Amino acid sequence: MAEDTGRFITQTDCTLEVAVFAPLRQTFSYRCKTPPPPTGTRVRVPFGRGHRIGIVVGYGLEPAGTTLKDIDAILDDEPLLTPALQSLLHFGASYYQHPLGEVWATALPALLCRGRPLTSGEAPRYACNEPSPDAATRLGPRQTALLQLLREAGPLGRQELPAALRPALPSLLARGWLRAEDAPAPVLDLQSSPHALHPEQRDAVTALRAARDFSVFLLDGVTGSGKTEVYLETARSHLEAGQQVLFLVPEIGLTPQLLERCRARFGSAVVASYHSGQSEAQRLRVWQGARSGRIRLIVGTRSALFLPLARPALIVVDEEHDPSFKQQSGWLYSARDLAIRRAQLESIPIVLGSATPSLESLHNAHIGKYRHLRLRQRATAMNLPPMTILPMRRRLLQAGLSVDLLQACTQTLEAGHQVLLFLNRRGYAPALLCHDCGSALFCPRCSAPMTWHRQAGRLRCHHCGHEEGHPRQCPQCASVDLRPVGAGTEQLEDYLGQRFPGVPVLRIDRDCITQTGQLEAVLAQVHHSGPAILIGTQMLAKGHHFPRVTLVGIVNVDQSLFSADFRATERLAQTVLQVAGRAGRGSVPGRALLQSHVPEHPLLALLQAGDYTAIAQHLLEERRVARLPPFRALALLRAEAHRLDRVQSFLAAAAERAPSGLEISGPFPSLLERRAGFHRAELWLEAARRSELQRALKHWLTQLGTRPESRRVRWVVDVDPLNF
Ligand SMILES: Nc1ncnc2c1ncn2[C@@H]1O[C@H](COP(=O)(O)OP(=O)(O)OP(=O)(O)O)[C@@H](O)[C@H]1O
Ligand SMILES: [Zn+2]
Repeated sequence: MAEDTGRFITQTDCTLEVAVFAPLRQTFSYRCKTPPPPTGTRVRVPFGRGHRIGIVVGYGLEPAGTTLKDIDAILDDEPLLTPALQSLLHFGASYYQHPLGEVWATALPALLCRGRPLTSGEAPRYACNEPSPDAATRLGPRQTALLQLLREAGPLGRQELPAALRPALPSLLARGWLRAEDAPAPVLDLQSSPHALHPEQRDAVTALRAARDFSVFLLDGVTGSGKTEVYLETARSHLEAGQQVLFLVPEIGLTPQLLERCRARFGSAVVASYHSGQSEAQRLRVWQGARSGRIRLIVGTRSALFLPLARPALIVVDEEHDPSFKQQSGWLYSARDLAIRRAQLESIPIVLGSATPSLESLHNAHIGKYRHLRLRQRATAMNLPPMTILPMRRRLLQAGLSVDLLQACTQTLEAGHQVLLFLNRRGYAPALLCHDCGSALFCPRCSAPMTWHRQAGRLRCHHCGHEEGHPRQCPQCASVDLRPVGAGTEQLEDYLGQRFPGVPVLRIDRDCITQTGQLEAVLAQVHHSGPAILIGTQMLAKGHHFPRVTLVGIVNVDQSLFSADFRATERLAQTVLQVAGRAGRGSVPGRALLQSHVPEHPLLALLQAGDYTAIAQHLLEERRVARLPPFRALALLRAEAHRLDRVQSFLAAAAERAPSGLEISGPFPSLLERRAGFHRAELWLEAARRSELQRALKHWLTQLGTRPESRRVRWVVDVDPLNF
């Protein structure tokens, strides 16, 4: 008899419900002749003409009149995940309307999905057995040497043995001369904070340490206010008590400094990172270490949320406002939101931290769902940098930079400091325009112009990856006068290199940082450099500490002010304040300059005051009036196909059959109407509450999937969408 996560299974109801690792909406039933394995166990099952691996997710009775196939094999002696984590995956599949098998496959290391046996993942150490089994046996020279080494040195792991002696291990183990034993648990090396915490930091740590059960904290602290210090001090007390801490960050490549800080504070043997840049074997090792409890603190990206933890005590979500926490393909989950659910299922506290919290989280703090902890001042003596708007209308611009901004650069460099220029546009120019007929060169597969990359000599589409060489002439009028319009980071780099000869100009964007380690190298160069100019996209804005940067220039904000995406202004405010927060973090005060063609825009006045709380209040009020999230629950039904009429008829049919309780609008063309040859459109589905949205979506989608229109389009539901 086996035990389910919640109930006992009897011998008579031994039909297994299996979610196979495939994008299929339903689960499959199999017969199991042996006592049924618990849920969360892997099984191999016959599937189509072959076999698949899947997870036991439930039990049922064998339906009358049908014969089910038998499972091939049970792959595990125990469930891979605890009941709490299993529940999290079931919740995540149903909340985001995604197939359960694929949810499991996203959550597990790839090697486990392919059937790699579950082990503790720890390399054993070898020790001599005393007394030796058969002293009369004659041993070879290698065996004798190995025994002698282990007698003298004590137990050693395979890696610690000289390579020449390793082949002697199997025979000595088989004959009882040696035994394998578990390696001792790695030791914590706890250091307390090098700083005396400020009163607000201390209060936050006290509140966080006191929390034992589920509760959500919003740590809302200005840039450089010492939030990380608060996380680390809270984590320390949990680690001391023998427990584990999960630390989620938006992008691991951008936080080597954080990992370093954790290792220095808690001991490198107990701290690990987990992210998609690691090899499959590395990921499996961390997964096993977290599950066994040997690894005590994990710094990881989205997928780290699903790491099994033997003794979880705290989850930290740093930069909680960052949209990277939402997965953009496959299972469209939000790691931040599921982290909250996980904390609830594990009955532990969770802290969401940011200098610019998302409107959702602020709203939850306002209505008392989250506890609001605030750090209002920078931890160092430096104030937040003042922000000034530079008008661009009728000004002479060079590579998109006004005379005022260039003058400020000169002053900063002459004073021996560094400048950071933020421009969220890769490439040389965002479009090539025909000077005779005015038409832009569009991607043949998307409804967007291609970006000119001058260094590579290529026109590239940033939406679908299509690229081509520089055309000889305008495809519309055959003119040869094609000119780049607008400025990207490449153009800034070119221009500033000429304008400030002898000053290092360092560009940081996805075109020049392509490998892990490259970013660290450039950042190290920044730290050791004298006067320098840094140019960067979003990549540069996140969490970095540049003590010598005293001037931040934000080259252009106007695009976001007039975007059709209702989150654009929230993102703009977050980005501007985060980027500005890179200035003046050392011993010299900093300032931030913001270029705009519409300096009178009300949002810019608020930004200039630098008060995120006021901005958020203003934006929340706008959302409330417009009945948008977080005041309403929203999901999108997106569809795409090569033929626009198919997209339209699918969405129209869907809208017609929509269940009551949902407010439906559309179909609307997507912001990018055509991508990679597909026409795209969407329905907006709204309800007063998320739970209502859930209930309505479930039945409707099952029905939709069976309609003939649904087979002619690619469609997906995006619950709590972040990108449009
Ligand atoms: N109590 C303190 N006294 C002095 N210095 C401190 C204190 N707390 C933190 N610091 C220092 O202030 C700097 C910023 O701290 P930290 O990185 O923790 O801030 P943060 O709020 O996480 O920053 P950001 O949001 O900009 O990433 C660090 O160099 C840190 O060592
Ligand atoms: Zn394209």
